[in-house]
Amino acid sequence: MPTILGQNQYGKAENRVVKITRDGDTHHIKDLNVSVALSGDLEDVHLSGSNANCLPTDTTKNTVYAFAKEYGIESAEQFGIHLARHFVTSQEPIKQARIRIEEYAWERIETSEANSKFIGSDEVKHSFVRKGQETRVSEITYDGENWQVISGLKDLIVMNSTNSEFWGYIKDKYTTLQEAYDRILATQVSGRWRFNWTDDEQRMPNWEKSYDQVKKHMLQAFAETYSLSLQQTLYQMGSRIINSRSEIDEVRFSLPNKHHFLVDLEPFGLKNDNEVYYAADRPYGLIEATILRDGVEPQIPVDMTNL
Ligand SMILES: O=c1[nH]c(=O)c2[nH]c(=O)[nH]c2[nH]1
Repeated sequence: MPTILGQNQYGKAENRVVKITRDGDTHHIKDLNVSVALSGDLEDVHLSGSNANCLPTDTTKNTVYAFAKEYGIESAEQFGIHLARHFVTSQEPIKQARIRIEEYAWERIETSEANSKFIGSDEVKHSFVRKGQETRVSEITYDGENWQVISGLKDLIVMNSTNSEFWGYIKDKYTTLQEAYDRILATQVSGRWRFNWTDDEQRMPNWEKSYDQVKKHMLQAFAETYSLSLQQTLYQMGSRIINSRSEIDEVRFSLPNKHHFLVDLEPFGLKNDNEVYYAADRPYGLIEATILRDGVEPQIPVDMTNL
């Protein structure tokens, strides 16, 4: 039975590119998910197996990262226009390019009063929280006598574009990781905290105010910690909460290490001066720990996924 080739397009989808622009101490982030779809004289590629008209999808990916360095990312629209024009004008068989871009917005983390005096600003210039609300969670248990209240949040995404190192770790014959003296530290916070309130209705905490304050302290500790590991940052976040909120005795965090790998731009004759990163989604390191007020027994379950 004769068949015909209908509409067709191809390209690399979901190129996660993070561009950090360093204006002295003040860093700016552009975080995009770029999908390239090309079409044109591609019948032969499908019908005869000749790839003479095929620009590899791998090349379209490299172009996204190289353009982030060469032209910067002023806006998603400007970046998309650059890419689309490039594919159509540089490759004769390519007649149409469709660039779809999702942009993830970030805002700066406001610093604590103490640190603000120290750094002379209300904002940490390299610490960001991704826009879009986290999900707030809680679990309330009552046995007729005592209450247990655990609150928390998930999907709160934060990033430090500097002040993070990781080195001095064990190296065995399977270790290939290079030591890092200035890396991006990013995580999607899942946290739970347990209140020490159990019974007296008169002395119930102000749950709304408590949540806002816990979140604020957690973010400030993330932003203000010069990190030698995500484990160390986690501990700082937890202890900042315990030390500043007397109503809370226990905090548990599950922090995926959202790896950002520097893209090798050397093959394109470009120097990547800690600017263009590939944001990997998996696999990821998963760092989990409980921080307790001294003398308190842990009660938050180790596995918080169903909490
Ligand atoms: O902060 C980190 N902690 C680790 O345990 C670890 N392991 C790894 O490969 N990278 C990192 N980063």
